Amino acid sequence: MKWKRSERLVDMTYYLLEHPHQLIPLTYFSELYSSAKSSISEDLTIVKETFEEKGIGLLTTVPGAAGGVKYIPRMAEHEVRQITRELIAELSQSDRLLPGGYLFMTDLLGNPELMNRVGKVFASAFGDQKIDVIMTVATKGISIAHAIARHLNVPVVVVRRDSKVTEGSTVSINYVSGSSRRIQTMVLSKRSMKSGQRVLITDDFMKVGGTMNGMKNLLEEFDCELAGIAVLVEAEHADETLVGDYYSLVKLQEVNEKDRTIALSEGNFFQKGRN
Ligand SMILES: O=P(O)(O)OC[C@H]1C[C@H](OP(=O)(O)OP(=O)(O)O)[C@H](O)[C@@H]1O
Repeated sequence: MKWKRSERLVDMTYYLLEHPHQLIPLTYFSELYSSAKSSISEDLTIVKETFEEKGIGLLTTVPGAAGGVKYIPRMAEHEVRQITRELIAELSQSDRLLPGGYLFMTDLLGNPELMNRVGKVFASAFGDQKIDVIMTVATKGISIAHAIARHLNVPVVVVRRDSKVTEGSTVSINYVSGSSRRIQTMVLSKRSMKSGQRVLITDDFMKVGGTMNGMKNLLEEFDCELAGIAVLVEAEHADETLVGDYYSLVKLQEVNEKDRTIALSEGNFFQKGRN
């Protein structure tokens, strides 16, 4: 089949978007389209310029025989602010109020289109760092973790709060979740991570940060390195957060159960200046 340039551009763009953070040799495209490498290079220059102009992402090129091209997802600041506005509008609805100052978020966490965009926001914030694994704790953090992992092309590990035979031999630690103010256990299969891996931890909600801190402690048991922390919603609270550096998209400032009002604002994402 002879491919016209317009057909090559559409097909290679689709392939690049489907394979983020993956080095693709130019020979892959030249063989697929039966085209000279020089034509493929011209095609990729057009894609690169359009991606960068439209804020879709970066196309980096690695020279040499083992080289190739890699699509790095990026999100423009105005897009991140739009997602934050949508999240605030949704989370402000008074029927989301739950006893104890919690918000019902499960519908948002189950919205694939929204989670895909949230995943791309955090993936673009960490796209220039070495990330080997995305870690979260069951249950509500799982959809965010998979969304980030898809855009960074890395695996997800899910920490459990109970031990299961199906996990094989495990490592466990105890921690205090500020949200529940009770000692809980985190359990992770020994097969989940290798020593020295760099891990991005994520979750849907962070109050005092006890859960995040528990996952940080778990990394130490695996001799892994914390690359960063990304939470969808952080809750304003009197105590000092148990974790230092983190990114949040939305901040829950105040919940008034009597008046059934919820005050939210942008999280610290923009002050961190990484998008
Ligand atoms: O910062 P902290 O004070 O520790 O609280 C944040 C925890 C609590 C809550 O999880 P749960 O609703 O307890 O559990 P699940 O995600 O399984 O619903 C939330 O999803 C975070 O994981």
